[in-house]
Amino acid sequence: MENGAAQPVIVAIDGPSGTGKSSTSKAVAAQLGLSYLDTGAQYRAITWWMVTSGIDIEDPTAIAAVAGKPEIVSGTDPLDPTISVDGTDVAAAIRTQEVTSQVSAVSAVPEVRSRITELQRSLAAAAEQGIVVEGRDIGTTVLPDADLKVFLTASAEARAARRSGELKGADVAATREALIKRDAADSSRKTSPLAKADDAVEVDTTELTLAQVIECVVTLVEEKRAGK
Ligand SMILES: Nc1ncnc2c1ncn2[C@@H]1O[C@H](COP(=O)(O)OP(=O)(O)O)[C@@H](O)[C@H]1O
Ligand SMILES: Nc1ccn([C@@H]2O[C@H](COP(=O)(O)OP(=O)(O)O)[C@@H](O)[C@H]2O)c(=O)n1
Repeated sequence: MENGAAQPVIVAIDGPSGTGKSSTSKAVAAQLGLSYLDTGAQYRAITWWMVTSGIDIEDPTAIAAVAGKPEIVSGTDPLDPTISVDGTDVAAAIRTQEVTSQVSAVSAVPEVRSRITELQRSLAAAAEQGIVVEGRDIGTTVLPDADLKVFLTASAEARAARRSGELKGADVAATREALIKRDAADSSRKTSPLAKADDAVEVDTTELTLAQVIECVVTLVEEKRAGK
């Protein structure tokens, strides 16, 4: 680094649902003094707005026509990440089953993606120390020049067990089916699908503890910073 001053570091963490992106990214950002952005929360927020505004989720043209309307604001402190729509805190509202089941359809609409991608790039550019951005298309599309790209994976069984644990006793088989369906929709859409960037480091978290995954990513960031 020039004059020993740390340059902002941009870290992209992608992968399917339940692989540990949010927990890992938040902890890595907190440990390294970086900002943190949960891009899934932004897609959930715009989906929440579409649902509560009575927009027909089955109609991509209707979604595209209003994609620019809601004002979505993300707070990027890893110790207190926030998300609001038109000034309303939607942190809890975006986690409902209704939003989860509709988010893939809304996030497949190109006008929604270009709007949210623009927000993500401006938040990354504004992060003075750097940022950990997690999602599905960060390494491939949003921040293709990220300093480090990580692609997290885990077996469908492990991911379903983690998610149903979170949802307090939700049926593991049903959770697994819902996850697989959402992964398939996210991976097969035309505009910036869920995909591993060619230069991403893939980490299979199936047999790792969360602490081990965090340590692995922190080490990768430190190696990048040291120019290795
Ligand atoms: N390596 C791991 N081992 C066990 N549980 C994990 C691991 N990584 C994350 N979890 C747990 O799994 C759940 C989903 O993790 P999360 O970070 O929300 O995943 P994602 O953001 O990829 O959907 C959380 O309850 C989290 O604490
Ligand atoms: N960069 C991103 C992030 C999320 N998404 C969409 O948003 C949904 C919710 O993302 P999320 O990260 O909150 O999902 P979970 O991992 O919490 O299940 C995904 O299923 C995708 O449809 C996306 O299209 N692109």
